[in-house]
Amino acid sequence: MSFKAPYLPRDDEGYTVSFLPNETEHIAEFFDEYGVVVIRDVLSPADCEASVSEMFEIVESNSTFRRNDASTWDSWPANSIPQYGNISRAPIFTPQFLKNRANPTLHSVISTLLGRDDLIVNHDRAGLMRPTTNVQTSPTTNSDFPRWSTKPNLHLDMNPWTWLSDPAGIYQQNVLKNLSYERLADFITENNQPIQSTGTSIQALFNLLDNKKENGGFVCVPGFHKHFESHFSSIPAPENPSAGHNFSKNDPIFQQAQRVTSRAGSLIVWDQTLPHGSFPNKSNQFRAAQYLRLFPRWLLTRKQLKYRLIVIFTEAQRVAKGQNVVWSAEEVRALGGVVSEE
Ligand SMILES: O=C(O)CCC(=O)C(=O)O
Repeated sequence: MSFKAPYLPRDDEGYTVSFLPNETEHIAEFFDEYGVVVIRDVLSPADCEASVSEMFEIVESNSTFRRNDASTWDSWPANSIPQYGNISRAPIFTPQFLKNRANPTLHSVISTLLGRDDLIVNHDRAGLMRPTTNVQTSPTTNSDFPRWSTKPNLHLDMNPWTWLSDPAGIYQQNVLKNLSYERLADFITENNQPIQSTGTSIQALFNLLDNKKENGGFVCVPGFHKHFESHFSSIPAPENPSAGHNFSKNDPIFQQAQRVTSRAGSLIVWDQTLPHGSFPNKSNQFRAAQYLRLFPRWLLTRKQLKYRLIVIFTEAQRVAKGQNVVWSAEEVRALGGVVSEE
């Protein structure tokens, strides 16, 4: 294998090098070289605090876990994906999570990076990794909890052979056409259908707590977006196509995964052709992240967008339990609202 991932540079505090939202040229250059870039100060400290609190509320209302009592942290929601730290299988529609998805800086950074303003945001899950070492479970006891550790993983949220063999995305468009949004799982299916001819497809996450290497979290193989085609065109496609691709731990590509570390409030953006995933938490701090993707709104029909938006606001109303959340026209548009010219 000829590919050697470039090493992601770090700043003085040991975080992956990052940029402010208005450093658009640096963001574009870094993203082009590495296929991943960190933009700091996108969410405010108050946004991060409210987001993490909403995540704890989800865990607490679906288990006997209590955020301030580590002796309860064995308990975890049944309908979740604990091996990857996901707190639910369904997408999350809490008020702050929706506000984050409509964040104007998120939309302007991605629109500038991709050179287009026809993007809407997805509605996805979140990851909360429990501390695993030196956890204080009583005033006199500190213990390690390797059983709370998540599984190291590296994957693609797409079928790489479908991407290569069908640039026009006939297969993916058929999948997208069938999304009725009557099932919340349709919001998850939506994520794995990037289409090559629409240009670079991006995924992203909001990092909600300061995240150093030992805290676990996002990893990727920098630079692989330039190697994707030669790699997958030399491997025969499996007989049964699936909407994702997992790299095994023994795969030399897996060995090249690097942690991307960042401060709370940072946005990590990556090219969807970049193998990515997460490494486990080896510290006594939590790791918290909200997953995102932005994609061209016209990949969905006007009818789909209308129904999708009804589902988003119905879920938001149900989750907010009567709390009145007011949305500006721009926020509604960012979340996937139908706009008058369509
Ligand atoms: O940072 C993480 O937890 C992994 C994110 C991920 O794999 C994804 O969003 O597809």
